[in-house]
Amino acid sequence: MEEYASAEGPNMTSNGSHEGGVRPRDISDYYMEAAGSVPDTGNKFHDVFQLKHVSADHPGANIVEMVKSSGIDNASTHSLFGVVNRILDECMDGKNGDIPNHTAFILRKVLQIIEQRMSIQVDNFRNQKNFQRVREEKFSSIIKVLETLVKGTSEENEISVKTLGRIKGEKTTIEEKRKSEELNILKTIKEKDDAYAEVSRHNQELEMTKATYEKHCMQLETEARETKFQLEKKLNELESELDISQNKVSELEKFSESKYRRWKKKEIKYQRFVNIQCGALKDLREASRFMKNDILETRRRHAEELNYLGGKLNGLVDAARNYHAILAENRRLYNEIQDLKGNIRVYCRIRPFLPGQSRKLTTIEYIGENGELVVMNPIKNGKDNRRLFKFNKVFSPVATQEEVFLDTQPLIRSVLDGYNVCIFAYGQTGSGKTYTMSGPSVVSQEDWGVNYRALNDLFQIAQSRKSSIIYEVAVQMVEIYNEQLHVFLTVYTFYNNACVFFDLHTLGIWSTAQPNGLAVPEASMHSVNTTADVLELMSIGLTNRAVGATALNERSSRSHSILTVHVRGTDSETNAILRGSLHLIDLAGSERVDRSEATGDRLREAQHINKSLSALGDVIFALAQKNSHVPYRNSKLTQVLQSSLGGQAKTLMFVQLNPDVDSFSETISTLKFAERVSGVELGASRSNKEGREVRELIEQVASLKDTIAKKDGEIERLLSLKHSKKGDRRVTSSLRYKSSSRRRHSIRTSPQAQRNSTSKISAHSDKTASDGYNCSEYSDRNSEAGSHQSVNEFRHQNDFSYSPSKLSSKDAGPNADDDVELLGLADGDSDRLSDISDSVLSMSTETDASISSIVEYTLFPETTKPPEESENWEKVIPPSKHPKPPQEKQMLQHQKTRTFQPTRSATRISSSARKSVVGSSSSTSSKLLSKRWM
Ligand SMILES: Nc1ncnc2c1ncn2[C@@H]1O[C@H](COP(=O)(O)OP(=O)(O)OP(=O)(O)O)[C@@H](O)[C@H]1O
Repeated sequence: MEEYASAEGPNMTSNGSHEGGVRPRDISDYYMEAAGSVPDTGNKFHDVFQLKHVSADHPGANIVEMVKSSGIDNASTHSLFGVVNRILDECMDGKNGDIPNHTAFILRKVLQIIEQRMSIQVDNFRNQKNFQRVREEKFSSIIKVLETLVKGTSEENEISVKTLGRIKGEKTTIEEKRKSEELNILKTIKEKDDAYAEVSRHNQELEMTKATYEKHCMQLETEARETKFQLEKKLNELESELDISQNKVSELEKFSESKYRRWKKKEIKYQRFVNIQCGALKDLREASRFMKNDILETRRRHAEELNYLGGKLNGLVDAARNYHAILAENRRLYNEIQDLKGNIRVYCRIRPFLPGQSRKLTTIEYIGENGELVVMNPIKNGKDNRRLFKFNKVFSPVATQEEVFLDTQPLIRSVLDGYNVCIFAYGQTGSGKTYTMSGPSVVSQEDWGVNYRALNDLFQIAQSRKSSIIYEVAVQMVEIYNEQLHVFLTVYTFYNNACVFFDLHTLGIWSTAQPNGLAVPEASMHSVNTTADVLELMSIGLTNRAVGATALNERSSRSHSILTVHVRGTDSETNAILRGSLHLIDLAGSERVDRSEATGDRLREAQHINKSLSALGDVIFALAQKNSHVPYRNSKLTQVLQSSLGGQAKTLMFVQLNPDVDSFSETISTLKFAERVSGVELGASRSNKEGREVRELIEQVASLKDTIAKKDGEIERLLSLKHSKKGDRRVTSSLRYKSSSRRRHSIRTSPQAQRNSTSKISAHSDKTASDGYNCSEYSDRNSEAGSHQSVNEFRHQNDFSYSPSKLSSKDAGPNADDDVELLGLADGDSDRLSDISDSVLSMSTETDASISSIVEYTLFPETTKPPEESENWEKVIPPSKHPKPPQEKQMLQHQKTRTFQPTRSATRISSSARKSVVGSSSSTSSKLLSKRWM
């Protein structure tokens, strides 16, 4: 408290009262009293700042007054700091942070006062220090006196010592005090320095704030000036706009006034007009009533007329409907006529250019909707440059597999109706034959060619008809490679997948005039029930097909592939049998060897291919010319196709064209060939339908065959027994000779026999006879004779060994006489048999069980009871040919021969013939199947 008082200045006493009396109480004193605290010197500077909230209530006006009245000089340091704080707070709270001039003045004043007081305080401290030093000196002199006194008396000494001790204690206390005062002084000095630093910082801030404030003031003044200027300008503008608007308002008022007047006039005018219109409307209403009546009258008349016309139109519609029916009937009749006429259908398909082909100059100029096709050579000029052809249908390069098949589909239906159908693809190499027949791949159904689609369709139709007809389907696949017939498949491939075995032995062609189109009975037959079965079989077959790369086609087919589908349907109501067959033939392509650059094997293949195709051309030419001789025998291909080209089949040929200009000459010759084919007339197609009676007859014949076979076996056994007993070498060797001779003829004709046959058959027999089989020889002879259809059918239904064609001395092959002799029949018997067979087949509807007995009696009159004479007897055997009672001699001869030779020979013939029919390497099931289909 003492120090605080001293810090207040020289005029302040130690208890805080003023030196000259009572210190006038300033406003800060009142605040301090209100706060109930007396500032301590130890933390006075800090506390001053703590008290700012007290000073904050000090009104600013009082401070100014205080400064003006020099009351500030008398204010305490504490309150001065409060003033400074408040001013600074105000400055900080101020919106722009500026310090007004008068505030700065006050601050400076306050700071000056604080500075003065600080210096006074420092002086005070110095004085106090001096005073302390004087005191110390005074005490030390006293101590000296006291020491002297101590030396005088001991009592006094004691007292003096005590006094001295006390004085020493006081001295120590005083020194300590002094030290603490010194420390305080140092502290105060430091605080003073801090205060100075604070003051100078405040001064700097003050200066900066002042400068900012002045700058801001100037800026504000400038802005105010500008704003004032703009406001004045705006005011002027608004005033001028106001003038203009007032003018406009007056103008508008004038205008609306005039308009109002005009509208008034118009209203009067319209009123007059409306009155006139109302009058006119009345007139119109009157007129419309009259017109309405007129219209109603007209409408009534129109309705009457319409009724009348409707009646007429109905008549016309009926007529049109009839017309369509007639048209459909016409179409049907046309087809029937076509069928009857037997023309081969020819569809032409043009292959698109292949992706890798660089030059795309086409020879196809025009494709008509009705089968017209114009081809031309774009790089040649001349009158032969352009040619028109007409076929049943022409498919453009963009035609899909499905579109192509759609036009083929009706033929597939015919197969199930019991017709024989043949579809084959012809064209130069690489023109798309395999693409059309098989398709590029079997994976996608879209790519399927005619083969797969046909079989698929076949199964679907068969399925849809299963309630009335039960169908069985079987397939054969063969190829003609280098003029040799190979089988693609054996039963092993189909029934036992693990044992894949391709029977590629060469085959013989049987009669080409079989009712079921069975041209190659040796080829194994495979029963199929679903399209999947067919796909499996055909993929095996196709992998085995001879294919090679040529300059014209990377995968050129080097063989003619023949897929035959046999269909056998049994009518569940009548038990009638339908037999249809479908030949699907992908011919090898004709090629100019100079273009295909074929050498070695390829060249040989090409030569064979071209030769067989030219043989096909010859056959077509002969058929087109209606020649009596048709050279079917010139190639295996024509032999196989014989029943399709010259028989009663429905035939469709796909002519494949390569549009490339380089193939122009091949295209023209292909088209010429196709044109000739389309002109060929086949015999009327005929359904292979067997009535119940015919089938019964066949069954009886079959049972007869079995009986004969049994007898053969028995005779064979007896003969061997006899030979072993008698050792008759002569008879045996003779028999052996006959047997081997027969075998040679039935299996493979010896060159000598061929020569014989050639000379015997006819002058027009083929010079290029192949390695021929007896059976094909016979078939050719039959076909060329052109009149032995029924005989062949009989032979087909009977055992091969008893074929009447062989027994006929006139038409039989080179060993027919042998056969007759071996059978032990008289010359006349063979004629009779031939006649019987003709008659039997000519009365298919009227035959009955007696036919078999007639046949049996004719063959074995001694062992068989003569048939009862009946109506059928007359039908079967014309009166002129009734079996005459055998003469005694003849009878004896018959008996003799029948006992030994005929049966022996029959055995030989039968076994050899059977060998030629079934083939040695075919499996038993395939044999049975083939028999069933025959
Ligand atoms: N209509 C078509 N659309 C697309 N490509 C086709 C068409 N016809 C044929 N091709 C393609 O042309 C090429 C030859 O076709 P393909 O092998 O069927 O001819 P080819 O007449 O059978 O020949 P070759 O007689 O030499 O066997 C094949 O690559 C085939 O994919």
